[in-house]
Amino acid sequence: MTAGTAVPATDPLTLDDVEDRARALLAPEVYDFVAGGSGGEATLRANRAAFDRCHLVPRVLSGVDTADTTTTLLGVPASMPVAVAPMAFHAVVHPDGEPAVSRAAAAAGLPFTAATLAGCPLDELSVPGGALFFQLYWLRDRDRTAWLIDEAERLGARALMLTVDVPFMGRRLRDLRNGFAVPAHAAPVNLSDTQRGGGQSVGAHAASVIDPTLSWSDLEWVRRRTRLPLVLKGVLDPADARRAVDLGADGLVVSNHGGRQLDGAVPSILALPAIRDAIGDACEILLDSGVRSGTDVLRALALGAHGVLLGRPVLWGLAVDGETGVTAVLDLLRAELATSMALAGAPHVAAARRLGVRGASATRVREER
Ligand SMILES: Cc1cc2nc3c(=O)[nH]c(=O)nc-3n(C[C@H](O)[C@H](O)[C@H](O)COP(=O)(O)O)c2cc1C
Ligand SMILES: CC(C)CC(=O)C(=O)O
Repeated sequence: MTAGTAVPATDPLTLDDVEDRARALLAPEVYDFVAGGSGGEATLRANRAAFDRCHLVPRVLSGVDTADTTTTLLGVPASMPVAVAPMAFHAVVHPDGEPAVSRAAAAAGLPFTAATLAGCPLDELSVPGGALFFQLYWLRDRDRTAWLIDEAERLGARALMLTVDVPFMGRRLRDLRNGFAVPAHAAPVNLSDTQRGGGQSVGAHAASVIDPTLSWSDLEWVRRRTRLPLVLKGVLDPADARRAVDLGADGLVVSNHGGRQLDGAVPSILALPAIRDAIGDACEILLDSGVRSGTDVLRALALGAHGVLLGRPVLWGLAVDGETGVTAVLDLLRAELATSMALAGAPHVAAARRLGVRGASATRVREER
């Protein structure tokens, strides 16, 4: 569907249906900012194609009528192995912004990851009964970086997720062509007053606030600075994964940032098996970039992930109907996952993580139950 076409009359049956609805509602440059990738968008497309090349091998006669999707993520109980990915500037798609998403996630029993570049104060995102993860960008303003870590701890965040794949922003051609700038109502209010970037392009703003020199020694500093579980987001190489574990990381997000950073980067789902082989169960492995169905979640589990982060579909739900729209997306994904698990003969998440997968480049031989 292209911008401006009619909204379909039936309830959305897939997360892609929700995207179609959002596209019909949003200004084209806002849709492009969220949907787009970097460069020629090869990685953006490859993320989706790679999931479709991972073929699950179902078990039969396992007597499963309903599957139990519950699990824990970084020690936090979750109604399914999914957390909301950190995303900057929610209010570009809907005025209710991050608070609506954090409420929907809490009601769905899922962790919400607040972004450094969130458009509302962090304390509005700590919802009773909800679990908050906090995503950290390594800022040029080191005092602000330290303040953000302290603030996350004060608010009871359950994990600190340091993004390591954005020394600066990938070249997003759609944004450049559209002249996209973050509107004032979505500005990143948790940065210091002078850093909020009114009227700048997103790339120029990111370059002015994010410190591109982030290195392993800084990771040691972060590790010493906080007792929160520390998660590195944006790891694709097994050697980096091992080094992160050696430096005390509690979790990794295997991610190419939804195809928004290095165009040509390997699809996360294809990078996952080697990382799993390299670190085993030494720390928790999450995955994002292109998860669009319960079957995709199951593929990630079967290839060794403990769970996934869900990115754009959450913003499509928010765009369509605020908090209710996000709830609909999360409920749909959970129902799809339960169906896929039951059809695969996996009664629970541990069994799902032992399923076999066959595919062009992502092969994991099924282990015995
Ligand atoms: C609009 C938008 C903003 C994002 N902002 C951030 C951010 O501030 N920090 C971050 O670590 N990742 C950010 N991401 C990347 C997501 O956390 C996640 O890695 C990616 O969206 C996953 O891919 P998916 O959208 O295909 O599910 C952003 C993604 C989008 C679409
Ligand atoms: C300012 C950007 C770097 C935020 C982001 O991570 C994204 O848009 O993918």
